[in-house]
Amino acid sequence: MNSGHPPPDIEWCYEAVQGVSRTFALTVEALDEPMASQIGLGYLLCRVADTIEDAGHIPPDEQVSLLATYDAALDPDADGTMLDFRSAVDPWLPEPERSEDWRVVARAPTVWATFADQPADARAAIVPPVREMVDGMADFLSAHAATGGLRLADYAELDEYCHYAAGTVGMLITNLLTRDGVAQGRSETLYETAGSFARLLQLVNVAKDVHADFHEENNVYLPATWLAAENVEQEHVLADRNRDAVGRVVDRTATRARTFLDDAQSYLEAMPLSHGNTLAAWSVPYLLSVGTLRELRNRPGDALTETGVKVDREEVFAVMSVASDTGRDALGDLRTSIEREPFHLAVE
Ligand SMILES: CC(C)=CCC/C(C)=C/CC/C(C)=C/COP(=O)(O)OP(=O)(O)O
Repeated sequence: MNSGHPPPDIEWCYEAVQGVSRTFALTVEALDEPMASQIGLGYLLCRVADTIEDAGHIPPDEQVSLLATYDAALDPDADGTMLDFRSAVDPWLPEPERSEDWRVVARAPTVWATFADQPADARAAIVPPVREMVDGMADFLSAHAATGGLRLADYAELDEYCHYAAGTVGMLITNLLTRDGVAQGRSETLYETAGSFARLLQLVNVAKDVHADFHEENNVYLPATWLAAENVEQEHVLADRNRDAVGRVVDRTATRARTFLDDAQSYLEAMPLSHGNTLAAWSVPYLLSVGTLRELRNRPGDALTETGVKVDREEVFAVMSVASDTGRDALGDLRTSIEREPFHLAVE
């Protein structure tokens, strides 16, 4: 009998990761099995929640209800299924042109069936952080329902947002890496620094994507208090007259992100290379964040334009290449070099 549950499809899931996240596309390519599949599937489960959270066309109370239905499908002790979620989200799937993100939402039952094929210890490492992300996003949406988009009040709220949006992903990765026991000291270092690694990446995204966040998702993550200190209201974050003032808030966000670099490096230095994990997979996003922070220092105002701030493709390739055959002891020197100038120019 056909229950309506689709079969697993790991090939499709791999392609889906390539389509939805530049960061995880590179990371999954740089990992070996089984970590590559497990990180890819864990990320897709997070991405479904993220897409619901960012959906400007769905009213906030409906977004919260969809996240609750999704959570019930993830919860091993609840009756909900991924097909229930698929039915609930069906009326909200953009037609006829679905973006990559919405294709993943539409095929959440395929992602879930593929995930169910993973060993129990991997599933147990992944599900709790994904559910924490889903619950946290629902709380944020409820708290901001009146404005229709996120308007973060102060740095404490931005920090909490970073925890739900990225810190949970850091926990997922750390749970996978430590699942069958690593020395206690090493495990402590990883759990103590994972949140900083996640904050580094998320704050760099907040600093560089102000334009896209506002235009595409109606979200302002730059804290209202930081903007108010520059006499800017969140609704006018992209007004031409505020360009220099908001540029200083972008700069302040980037400065805060830099405070997490040392911890992120400690994470990389302590990370076990078991289960198909590789140093390159995580040193690439780390080193690219250093490059993006350099660009933000040089031109913070560009974060407010459609172009945004990012490192050149040539630098991405140069960083990927060096990361693929570099040991942990070289990370500090690479960081110093990339802080100074684009890496492809340094190695020419
Ligand atoms: C311990 C450890 C390694 C912590 C880091 C956790 C981690 C990788 C969190 C994800 C953060 C993030 C901002 C991803 C990129 O955005 P995106 O996926 O939305 O897509 P983009 O790359 O296309 O912008």
